[in-house]
Amino acid sequence: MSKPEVRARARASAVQADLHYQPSYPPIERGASLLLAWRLDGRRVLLIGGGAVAASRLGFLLQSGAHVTIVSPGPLEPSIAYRVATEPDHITWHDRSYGSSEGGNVSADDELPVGDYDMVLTAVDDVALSRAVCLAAREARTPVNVADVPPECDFYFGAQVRRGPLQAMVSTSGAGPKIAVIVRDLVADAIPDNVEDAIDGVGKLRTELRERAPGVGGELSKRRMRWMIGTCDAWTLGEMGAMKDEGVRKRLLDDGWEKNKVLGPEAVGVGSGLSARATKALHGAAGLWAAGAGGLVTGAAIATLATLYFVRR
Ligand SMILES: C[C@@]1(CC(=O)O)C2=NC(=C\c3[nH]c(c(CCC(=O)O)c3CC(=O)O)Cc3[nH]c(c(CC(=O)O)c3CCC(=O)O)/C=C3\N/C(=C\2)[C@@H](CCC(=O)O)[C@]3(C)CC(=O)O)/[C@H]1CCC(=O)O
Ligand SMILES: NC(=O)c1ccc[n+]([C@@H]2O[C@H](COP(=O)([O-])OP(=O)(O)OC[C@H]3O[C@@H](n4cnc5c(N)ncnc54)[C@H](O)[C@@H]3O)[C@@H](O)[C@H]2O)c1
Repeated sequence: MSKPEVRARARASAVQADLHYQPSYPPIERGASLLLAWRLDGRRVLLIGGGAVAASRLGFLLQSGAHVTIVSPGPLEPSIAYRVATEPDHITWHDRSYGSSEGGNVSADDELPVGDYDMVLTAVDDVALSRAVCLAAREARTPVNVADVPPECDFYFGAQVRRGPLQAMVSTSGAGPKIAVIVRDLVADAIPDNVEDAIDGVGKLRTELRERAPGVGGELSKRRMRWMIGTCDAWTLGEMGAMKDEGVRKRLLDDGWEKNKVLGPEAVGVGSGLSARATKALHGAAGLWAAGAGGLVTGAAIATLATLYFVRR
């Protein structure tokens, strides 16, 4: 055997050995969507339609800071008309139909081409127009959602809950939108009232920690993360609201961070005296919230996966 042949045989047997190795990783379940929090601040979105569904889309888009171009003949759904009047810097309304039609064929040819936008949404009761818009958007590689037509959606809207900066979305990967609504309501009920205070307090603590120990990456970043995780684990959500107090944060940073120690609430004069773990167990929803604000997103994802599992059975 020549040297290259020996090497090739050795490579092949190494690959074989790898294939026979069965690690205990969970199997991949296809059919899910990639859940993301899409940053649309200052981005351009084209919204075609001016009815109830467009109104719901518009509310979410404005919350995300997008600039929305609405194309729809009036009269608009009342809440859209109100936003058009009161949000002139964030909305441009074109009082007309979108697209053109020749010889009975609807086309997405328009003075406002879909490729000029970062996202395109249609919410119209016009199947041919929606399909034409979807094709044009895909040609231009602009993500598109056609309300209620899954094959023409690059992403779905889910059922959402918002509490200030906290956002959770439930999707059933298109299988049962009503179930998404039901699970969303369960998730909303499970979120403690004081979660906004906790996020506010922890957010301020993180900002001040970064001011004291600035920089990205490296050992410092790892140490900062370990300290934040340890601190959040040592406090209940209810107790974390006390971090809104500047004095509490200063004690945590001076006596904790600077001395390389994680301090519980009692150590800085806050709390019930119960250990964080015991209090969290009493609160019931411990697992979902244990990792603090960062874990909230994970919590939503867990809820979603649970939904997926439920729907598939
Ligand atoms: C969650 C929510 C978000 C939103 O739209 O903002 C949303 N649908 C909501 C409600 C809802 N929609 C429908 C019902 C009646 C019950 C029923 O039909 O089951 C209810 C229940 C109700 O109204 O309570 C009818 C419906 N919807 C779709 C089809 C077509 C099909 O499935 O083939 C049909 C049948 C039409 C027909 O029969 O003709 C398709 C989609 N609807 C989606 C999202 C996406 C998948 C979401 C996921 O991942 O699960 C997806 C794929 C595309 C999209 O539109 O993005 C919103 C809740 C808002 C809230 O309250 O927060
Ligand atoms: N995902 C959901 O939750 C959900 C719920 C209900 C309905 N839908 C679907 O969403 C679509 C819209 O529903 P709706 O209740 O808002 O309908 P709607 O009839 O209230 O509104 C349709 C809007 O589209 C406008 N329009 C029609 N043709 C147009 C064109 N060529 N260019 C621009 N605008 C045009 C109309 O002027 C109107 O403002 C429907 O197809 C419906 O099946 C989705």
